[in-house]
Amino acid sequence: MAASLHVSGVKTPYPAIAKRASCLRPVCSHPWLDFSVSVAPVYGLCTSLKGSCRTQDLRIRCEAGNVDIRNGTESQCSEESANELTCVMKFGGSSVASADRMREVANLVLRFREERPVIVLSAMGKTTNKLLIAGEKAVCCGVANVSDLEELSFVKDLHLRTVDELGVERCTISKHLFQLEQLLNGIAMMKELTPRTKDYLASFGECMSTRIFAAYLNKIDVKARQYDAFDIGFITTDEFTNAEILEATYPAVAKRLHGDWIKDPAIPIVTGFLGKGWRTGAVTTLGRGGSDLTATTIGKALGLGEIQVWKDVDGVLTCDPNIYSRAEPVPYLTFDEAAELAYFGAQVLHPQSMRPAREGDIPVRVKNSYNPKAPGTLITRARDMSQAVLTSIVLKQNVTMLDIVSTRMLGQFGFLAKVFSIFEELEISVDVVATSEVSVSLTLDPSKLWSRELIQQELDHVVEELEKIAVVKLLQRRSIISLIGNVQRSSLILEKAFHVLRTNGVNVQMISQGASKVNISLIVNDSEAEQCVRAFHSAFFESDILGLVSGPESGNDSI
Ligand SMILES: Nc1ncnc2c1ncn2[C@@H]1O[C@H](COP(=O)(O)OP(=O)(O)O)[C@@H](O)[C@H]1O
Ligand SMILES: N[C@@H](CC(=O)OP(=O)(O)O)C(=O)O
Repeated sequence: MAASLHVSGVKTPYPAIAKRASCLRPVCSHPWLDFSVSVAPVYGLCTSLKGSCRTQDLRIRCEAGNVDIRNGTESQCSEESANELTCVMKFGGSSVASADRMREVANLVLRFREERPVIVLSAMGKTTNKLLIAGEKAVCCGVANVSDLEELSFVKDLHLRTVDELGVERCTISKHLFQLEQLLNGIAMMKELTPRTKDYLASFGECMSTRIFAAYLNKIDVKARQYDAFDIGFITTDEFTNAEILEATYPAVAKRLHGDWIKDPAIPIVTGFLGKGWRTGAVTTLGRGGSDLTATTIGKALGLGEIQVWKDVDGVLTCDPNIYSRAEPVPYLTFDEAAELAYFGAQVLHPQSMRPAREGDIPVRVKNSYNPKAPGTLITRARDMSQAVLTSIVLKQNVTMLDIVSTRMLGQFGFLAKVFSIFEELEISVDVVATSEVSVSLTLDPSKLWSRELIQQELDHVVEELEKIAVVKLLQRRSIISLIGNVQRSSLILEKAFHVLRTNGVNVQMISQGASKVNISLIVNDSEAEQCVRAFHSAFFESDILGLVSGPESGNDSI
């Protein structure tokens, strides 16, 4: 569609793209643009281009290349930059759960074709869960029964049905299906499923979804190239099931993807979630939900303009919609808020995924592949906090808490040092901490404990060690409710929160406001936690909280 376009100054903060634009040649310093362009509406928005378009959602093209309108400046891409990969689009399991969904995702990718995206895919639907359950069952079902495992049949049927419905060759995945069954036979024979084998087993999900998707794009004449992350430089620690990405990954991945693109452009389709252990050379996984981290790592490695994370919800929501159905999308978040939210248990983002985006200063957009028109959530370094009170409520359940009171065998300084050195020696992560001179209460990171066996023995061992210097109370089945928001308004948040807790008859067992300044954590009993989240949501998001306040609370009330 050719159109004449008038755009005034852009309000949305878009630092990474602005940075990128600054290396391009400005064509005009005037804050108004007035020329004839070919317009590609993104997400189905802005087909009418006059006046108040959401300019952050617009890409405007003219024949000479891309014209970017960012932070009120305009610039024209050089020939060279017009040829680069510019964004990453990650689609989670829910987005690619069937042949129909893969077609939908292909349409979305085509809408962004001019952006030259890198695509990251998770395994189809619940494939990862099914593979891991099949592995557990294979340990004790006997080799003769492996081929009858319900989960293996499910995975085979799903993938074969998908290739058939998409009209791609079965040979795209037949080798993987064969190897998968061989692996399960091996597990049955050994009667053992090690973390290393678990990762290799889980990798079949992403290896197959990406092969199917790339084959489908090629079938519809969109040139695509499949990549296994462990073959293109995703180097990790050898901490199977929860590996960390090492620095060497960034240059290696950039070199491979960029090099291939320059030689022979084809949309890269990369497996999410997977890496290669630097010592063992074996396949590793980045922890459940790890494809988000794959996407942000690629974004940083290639210095891309935007990282899109496509889910089955309208962005990051004010709380888990499974706990409270009236949760609403949060339009803007900072990296710090998103990181805190993810770390404290919001399933929507992988806990480590914000780190590369923050380091590369690359905006992350969380979108709904089932509802692409919804604006989603934009995550950037900074945002306007003047009206912000609470952003989101996050619940982490089944947490273990320890109350540790000094027996005064050690001095005040020695006490805390000794407590934390015990956790260091036992390699157990601590989540929330509150201290006084002679006591400390803390929660243990359940994901770190769950990833191991012998949980109870480990806990007993911690308690035994701590009891050498303190009186210890182990409290299980606790929940952490994290209030993520503008801690500049902490008094207002706490006043409101405690009012809600009192009216619901809930006693808080520990409270912590960390140095991050975006999070207040409250520890309550598991049995009371969901009810609290719903009550907090009503109080903070379904009433005019700023309107209720007068005086200093209505502004930024930092002391
Ligand atoms: N605060 C939240 N905002 C959005 N979704 C949330 C939140 N907390 C939990 N969720 C859950 O996270 C799911 C999306 O994450 P995930 O399943 O990892 O997506 P995908 O597999 O598409 O990457 C949603 O369907 C929702 O049920
Ligand atoms: N397939 C992996 C990795 C992942 O990121 O999945 P998803 O994007 O569907 O959460 C998992 O289930 O953990």
